[in-house]
Amino acid sequence: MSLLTTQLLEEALAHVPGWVYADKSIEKQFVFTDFTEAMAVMNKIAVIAEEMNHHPEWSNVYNKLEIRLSTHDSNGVTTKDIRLAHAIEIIVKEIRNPEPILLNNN
Ligand SMILES: C[C@H](O)[C@H](O)[C@H]1CNC2=NC(N)=NC(=O)C2=N1
Repeated sequence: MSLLTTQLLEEALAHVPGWVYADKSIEKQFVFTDFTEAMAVMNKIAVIAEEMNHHPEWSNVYNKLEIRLSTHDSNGVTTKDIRLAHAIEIIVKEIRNPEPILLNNN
């Protein structure tokens, strides 16, 4: 898998807010309301990462989660990392803003 050029990487990062390039990786820090919310996000990310066979390097302390993504074989950032970053954004939105439960009380 080929590395993204600087220009393509910048364009891709413009669509995943908060993700920055550092150390041949892309990274973002998340702050959740508490540990339970952080763990819920991590569990969902774990499932999608396993399906993609692309795994985050991450660190969690209480409600904080730092995530770093890179493609080891390519020694840098590829479209696989961008795709996982997008998936992570969707998961975080789902957990922070869950679908309302529709009550059948009419
Ligand atoms: C052997 C296995 O397929 C590789 O190690 C996979 C697993 N998960 C991975 N995860 C990430 N983030 N980058 C990789 O290059 C990678 N490679």
